[in-house]
Amino acid sequence: MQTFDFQNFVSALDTAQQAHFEWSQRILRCAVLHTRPQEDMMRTNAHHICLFGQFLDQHKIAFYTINTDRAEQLFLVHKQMHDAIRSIAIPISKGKPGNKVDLDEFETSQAAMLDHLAYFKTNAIHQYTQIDSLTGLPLRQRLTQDFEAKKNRGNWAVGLMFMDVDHFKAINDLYGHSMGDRVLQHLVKQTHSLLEPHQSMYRYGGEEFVVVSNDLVESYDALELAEQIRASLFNTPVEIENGDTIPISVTIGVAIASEGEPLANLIERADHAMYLGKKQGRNRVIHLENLN
Ligand SMILES: Nc1nc2c(ncn2[C@@H]2O[C@H](COP(=O)(O)OP(=O)(O)OP(=O)(O)O)[C@@H](O)[C@H]2O)c(=O)[nH]1
Repeated sequence: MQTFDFQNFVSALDTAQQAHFEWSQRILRCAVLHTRPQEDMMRTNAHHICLFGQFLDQHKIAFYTINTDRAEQLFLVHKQMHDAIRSIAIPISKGKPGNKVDLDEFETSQAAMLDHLAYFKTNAIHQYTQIDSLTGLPLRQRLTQDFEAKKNRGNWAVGLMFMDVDHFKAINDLYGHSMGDRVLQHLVKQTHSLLEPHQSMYRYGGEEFVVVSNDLVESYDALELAEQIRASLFNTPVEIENGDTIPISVTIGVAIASEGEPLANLIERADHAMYLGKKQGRNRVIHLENLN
């Protein structure tokens, strides 16, 4: 499950970027007013002690997760920018003009840094708009992207489970919407605990979820997993404050992709199987090919 908080990352990035501009303004003031740069600007580790550098250090993993090459370049150009500031500051501190090479270096590294930051920000925004804030699950668009990326790999056997909570409206009506939310969070946590790395879960719509099992050895494996999910949810009702429990049941339709089958078609088949499961009484797993 995606747990990294990209939304927080973007807001921290904005604050850090502002701090970076303030640092640049300090050197500009020194140059214009012929004042001595402060001690911190002259330190060789200025790129670690400035607020922006601290932000980079604290969010190293996030930067590397998004793009390793770009992360390395960002860290490098940030250091180069501070080195250039120091070189500019040395003659200024002696009452002499700075030199053009250092100024060019400062401008080039700053422009590269802003370019990298724009990339990271766009990417992080893109990530969090594809994540469901209630459950932390990727949303439907991500399912499409992941499916397309894997489809082109060839030799890919995939099973898709379309899961819908039974009588969820009644849970909301009986216990309130926020308890309904808790039920969904519980369902996701419980289901997720059963998944292996080659299996992913998505929030498809309100109380509809999709589980994709990649690299199936046999189609039976997808059915078995769906049955495990159903049983596990049925056996772990949500506990509420007064000691009562809210029972959860789900109906799951399973479809195994045929070679080159478009995602929309696969979903339609799994959804149809789920719909038949609802008609047959809910709390069950249906695989279309088993019906005839
Ligand atoms: N609490 C909560 N409710 C939601 C959320 N998303 C959708 N719902 C509710 O889920 C309910 C789905 O109801 P229905 O589509 O009628 O289905 P159902 O009651 O589960 O009945 P069956 O699917 O036929 O078993 C609606 O009342 C929605 O308001 C959510 O994020 N949180």
